[in-house]
Amino acid sequence: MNQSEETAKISVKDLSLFYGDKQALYSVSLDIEEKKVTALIGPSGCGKSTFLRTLNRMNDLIDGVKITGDIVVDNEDIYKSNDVIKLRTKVGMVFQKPNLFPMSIYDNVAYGPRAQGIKNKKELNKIVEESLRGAAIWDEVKDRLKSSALGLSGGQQQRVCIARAIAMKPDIILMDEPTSALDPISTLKVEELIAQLKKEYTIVIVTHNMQQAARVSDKTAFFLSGEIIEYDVTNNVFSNPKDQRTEDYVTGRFG
Ligand SMILES: Nc1ncnc2c1ncn2[C@@H]1O[C@H](COP(=O)(O)OP(=O)(O)OP(=O)(O)O)[C@@H](O)[C@H]1O
Repeated sequence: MNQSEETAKISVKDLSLFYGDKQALYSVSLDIEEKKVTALIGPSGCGKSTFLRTLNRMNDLIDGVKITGDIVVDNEDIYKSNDVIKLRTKVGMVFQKPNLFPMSIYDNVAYGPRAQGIKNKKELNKIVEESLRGAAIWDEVKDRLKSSALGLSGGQQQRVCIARAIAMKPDIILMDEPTSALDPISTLKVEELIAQLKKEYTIVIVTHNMQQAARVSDKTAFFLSGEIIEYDVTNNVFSNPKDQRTEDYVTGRFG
């Protein structure tokens, strides 16, 4: 057994996905390592988001989707188990645009734990504080927890979204272009946060920003037309790509 197999948190084998008749992923295989940041890059429409969504079965919500192949998370084939709620608790997700509910900051973060049946006020207070601290936003919001979350800046809202994901105590956090709607300073804050989060969580991030992939990720997968062209240590993908198509993309010659 080599090292990457030993530490694989998610193991994807021969995964294909069809939207009706249209194939979007072609026999994708890759191992995602635990407590590392894995970046998914590639031109628009190459299947990055589709792939990301297969990891917590979000594509199940779309009519006509057919998936073949295996995704094993912690030794369990997620498409053979029917416990999608448990899966989505374990594999949290942060979207491109902050999508907080129109309620207070506190209630947003407490929403998931409450839905899981946690009612005890002290326990909820603890989860909310720990999650907001974990998302590096506690100091900015601790005096206004009961104010509307929608009154925060976009960058603050995105960190509260991350806190909301953390509150569910996931192992894995999927991020779909989490900074594309943010200004440069908020982007930097979220990137710093990602560097902190990987001490505890396995992170998979879709990004269009090459510098961001190079800055935050340990490994990078380059997708093209629904296939993985290259998957390697990030530094190799950017400095010493093996495939000409990867080189063309990371040097900005196409896409
Ligand atoms: N719900 C859907 N129904 C049908 N086709 C879809 C659906 N979602 C995505 N697709 C198609 O699947 C392919 C992959 O799309 P996907 O959104 O995964 O790409 P992407 O690499 O994330 O693109 P972008 O960078 O623009 O977000 C595209 O051809 C897209 O049109």
